[in-house]
Amino acid sequence: MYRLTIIERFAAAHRLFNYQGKCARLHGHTWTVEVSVEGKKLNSCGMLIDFGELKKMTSTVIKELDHSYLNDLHPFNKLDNNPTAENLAKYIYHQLKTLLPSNLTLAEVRVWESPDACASYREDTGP
Ligand SMILES: Nc1nc2c(c(=O)[nH]1)N=C([C@H](O)[C@H](O)COP(=O)(O)OP(=O)(O)OP(=O)(O)O)CN2
Ligand SMILES: [Zn+2]
Repeated sequence: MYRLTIIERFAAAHRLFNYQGKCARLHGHTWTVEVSVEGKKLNSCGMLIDFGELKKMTSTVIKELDHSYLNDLHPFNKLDNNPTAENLAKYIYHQLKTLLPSNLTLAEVRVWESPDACASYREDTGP
């Protein structure tokens, strides 16, 4: 099994509702999005997928978020779906999954809010 990981970034503003602390106020981050895919079979070039292609697909998803006010965008415009790193990772995961070729499994999406804090999302494949 092979696993590839690429990184893309986007910048946006947000605030957290139902949160006691400074993050309840409007502020921004440059989020780092780490995408990992897995698969068994390499192409004739010895690649699972070209890093560039995977970056392009990720960029297609995150360009909708880039330079936005996340709280205005679906699905973060609901008070019970704050644009946290957790909810962003889940959202990016499900959007990206629809774009991936069938020979690849989306293993995990990890969203770093700062260099020392991240949340990841993957599908539960257990029993
Ligand atoms: N589990 C989560 N916790 C927090 C999230 C999150 O998405 N998931 N988000 C925030 C805020 O967005 C906040 O902006 C982050 O603030 P903080 O952790 O204080 O980080 P800073 O970059 O401001 O760094 P410090 O220098 O440590 O203050 C909060 N929690
Ligand atoms: Zn924040």
